[in-house]
Amino acid sequence: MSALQVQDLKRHFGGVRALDGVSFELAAGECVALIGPNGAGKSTCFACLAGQQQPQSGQVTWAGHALLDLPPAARLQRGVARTFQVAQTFEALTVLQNLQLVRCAGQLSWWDRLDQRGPQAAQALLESMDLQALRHALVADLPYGAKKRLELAMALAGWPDMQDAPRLLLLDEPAAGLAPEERSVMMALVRQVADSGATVLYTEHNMDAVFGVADRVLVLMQGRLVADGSPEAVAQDPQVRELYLGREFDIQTYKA
Ligand SMILES: Nc1ncnc2c1ncn2[C@@H]1O[C@H](COP(=O)(O)OP(=O)(O)OP(=O)(O)O)[C@@H](O)[C@H]1O
Repeated sequence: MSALQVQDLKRHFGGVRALDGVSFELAAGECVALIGPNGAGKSTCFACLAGQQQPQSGQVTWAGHALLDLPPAARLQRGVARTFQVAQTFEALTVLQNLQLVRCAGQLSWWDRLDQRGPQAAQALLESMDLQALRHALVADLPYGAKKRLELAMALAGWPDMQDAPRLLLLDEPAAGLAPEERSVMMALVRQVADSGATVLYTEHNMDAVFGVADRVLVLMQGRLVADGSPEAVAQDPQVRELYLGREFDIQTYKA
């Protein structure tokens, strides 16, 4: 059975149909890219899955549980974590403090000292995201690539500790604003998260971050899913080539 089931999701803003009956499924451990032109509905879809927005209708089931009635924090407890198009971090805190804050969200009282909370778990994440050397740097001073890696680490830090808990990671343009070299570092980290057993859904406009990384590609246009298949099949899809990728698109350019 699929880990994530999205059925007939509809989200309208007045006359704008941001999501116009979107349905798809993800298997556990799959790494899937959701692509499409600006305004296609990708961010709206992520917001409906993670709980920042409520669709007008439809159903979302994750690991056997209906998600749509749960607030974002409860979805996170069920293993649904997300990042945003523009990295959402606490600029006035250090890298380590940002991670500690996520680790103990909802458990801090005013007399607690952040520096004494959850340093071991934060440490492991710092190492896996290559942020160890920057752990005491203020986030405001970080280069953007490090900030994006920190945001990814913060999403992972929010997952429940229970071993074998189902984990869904929603990444809204994880490589946006990064130079090609930083982009491939970031996408290798994303791939690593999926290879460790988490289910990953991400959106991207950089085609190297899509066709060289994803197991499967979903294409959204004007709020409707118009293609769902392997990167090779989607790259050959006449409608997707005509309306988004371009007739000259060659998947070989983007394969590692
Ligand atoms: N809060 C809002 N109020 C009104 N319209 C909105 C709102 N949020 C999104 N929209 C509209 O819904 C449609 C889908 O927007 P969305 O941001 O989901 O697209 P997207 O595929 O993520 O685009 P991009 O690739 O540019 O981030 C667009 O027409 C957008 O203008």
